[in-house]
Amino acid sequence: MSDKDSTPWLVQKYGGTSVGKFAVKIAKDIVSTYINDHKVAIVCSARSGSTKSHGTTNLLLRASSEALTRPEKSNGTSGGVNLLQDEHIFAARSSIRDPAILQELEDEIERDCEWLRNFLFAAKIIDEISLRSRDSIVGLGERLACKIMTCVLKDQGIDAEYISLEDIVPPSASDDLDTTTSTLTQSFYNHIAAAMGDRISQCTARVPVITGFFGPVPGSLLRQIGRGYTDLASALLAVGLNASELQIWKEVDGIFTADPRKVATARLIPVISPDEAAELTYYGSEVVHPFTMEQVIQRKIPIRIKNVENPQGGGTVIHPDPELALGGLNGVVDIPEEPASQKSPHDHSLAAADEQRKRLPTAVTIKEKIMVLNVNSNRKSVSHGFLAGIFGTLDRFGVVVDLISTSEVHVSMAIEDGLGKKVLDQLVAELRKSGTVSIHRDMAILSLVGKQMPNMVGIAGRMFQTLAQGNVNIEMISQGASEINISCVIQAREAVKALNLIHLNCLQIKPEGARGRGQSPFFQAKHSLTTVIPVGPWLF
Ligand SMILES: Nc1ncnc2c1ncn2[C@@H]1O[C@H](COP(=O)(O)OP(=O)(O)O)[C@@H](O)[C@H]1O
Ligand SMILES: N[C@@H](CC(=O)OP(=O)(O)O)C(=O)O
Repeated sequence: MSDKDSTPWLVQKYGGTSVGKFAVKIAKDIVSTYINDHKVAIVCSARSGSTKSHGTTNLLLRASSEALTRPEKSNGTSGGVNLLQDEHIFAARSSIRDPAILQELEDEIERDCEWLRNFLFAAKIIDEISLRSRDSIVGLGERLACKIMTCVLKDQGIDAEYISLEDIVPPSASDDLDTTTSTLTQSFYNHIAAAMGDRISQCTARVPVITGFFGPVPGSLLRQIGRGYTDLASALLAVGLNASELQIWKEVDGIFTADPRKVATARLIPVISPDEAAELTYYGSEVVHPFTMEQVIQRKIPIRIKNVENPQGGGTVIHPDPELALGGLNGVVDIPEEPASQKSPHDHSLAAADEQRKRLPTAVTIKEKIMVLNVNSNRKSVSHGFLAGIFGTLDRFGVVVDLISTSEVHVSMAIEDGLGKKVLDQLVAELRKSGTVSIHRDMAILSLVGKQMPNMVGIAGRMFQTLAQGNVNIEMISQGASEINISCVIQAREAVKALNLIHLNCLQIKPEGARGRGQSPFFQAKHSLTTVIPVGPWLF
């Protein structure tokens, strides 16, 4: 690049499994290509092995809780830290060739792990780990991952600089917690984005490798943002640098019409609106952290989800204006449109499929580990305080309601089934003050999402008819005011079957010849529904 200063920034975020498995590939095949035409800033998560549940962040969280629960003489805590140290040293040795770079990195890893041992030892002595301390412990995962990634880049001949964001939040930021909602204010996010932008824009020659951990934030990073906070860090950085694009690199090609690991015929969605992507992430397709979209999209910066194992793929673009994105505007990788005269019959059938796609919902998703709480008012007359009492209780227990369905005297709520037994018992005891309470566990939320759905007459009927014919029992139904999402709660054991049935009947593009003349795909599907659904037994 001749004039690097005027080149816009490109922010790339790499998830835990990507840095864990493909650090060398990221440096060699991805970063080395993009730096030719862009100023690249890299944000990394803590390393994971095959899955996030076996990753560094989980190991750190376990070590922090074991520091308090393990008996005095047990070496349980240091056992966890030793494992962490061994894994990172092994990762360093298997990806770095230069002995000098490797030695320096190994020393760093040992120093960081010693810091953790001392921290946990101190916590054991005072018998307390505050939320702030837990945040700091978790932040070590990103520090280690970024140190390894920086050395891998240097080892591949790319000049890189490690940057920690753990002190980016000023102490005065405690005022940035909205006292009525206990959530972080937009002015907090604006402030952090600007501070990140200032710090990173100084590294024009080197590739900055930035920790996705940016705590401790007021009220705790883990509590305010939750797991997956590195997506938000990359979004704030993209805003602060006014980046041309935020790329989130994962192990899937992008956002699909359903989880590709559960539905074999799921299709990649080339462009999706932020609202749809947000609904999908809230309801189980956790491809991007929900807070990410809001920050980036309000600045009109597109987000592209890409696959580390398939860097040539176009991925999925989350774009404030999906039609513009299809024309290739604003994005880093254009999606070119061919002139009509050069199109083959095959292209025409592709165009027909594209037309059909526009008249279908966008995707179906499933959120597992759900329980349903039913509360039946015990008052004989209507009580205006009934709902207020229930929501007040949920708020005190910090319980987030995923779906709700109400009548004047009855409330059904789907919540995440993650509360400990003691807390759940206390919650139920409190709710009993409002009425009789019943709990249904092992449930899942099934959501059909699409921005076109408000104009689709009959889509809800089709969804529920499909489930009925597949013998899937529905526990509760909910459709949000935006109408871009129709959700229901079903038994968890039916989730994959239901996902496949809905995908087959509400999202599958039928071959051109399979549709009758002058009839909409809905008319066709309505009349073919009984034949489309095969009869069990189900093999899902
Ligand atoms: N609609 C969807 N489209 C793409 N992936 C989905 C969808 N729903 C669920 N998923 C799952 O989300 C996961 C995201 O990718 P992964 O690379 O594993 O995440 P991370 O980078 O956070 O470790 C995949 O395991 C995929 O199966
Ligand atoms: N390491 C953190 C933060 C994160 O963002 O992870 P990932 O990018 O792998 O979802 C976690 O496990 O939650």
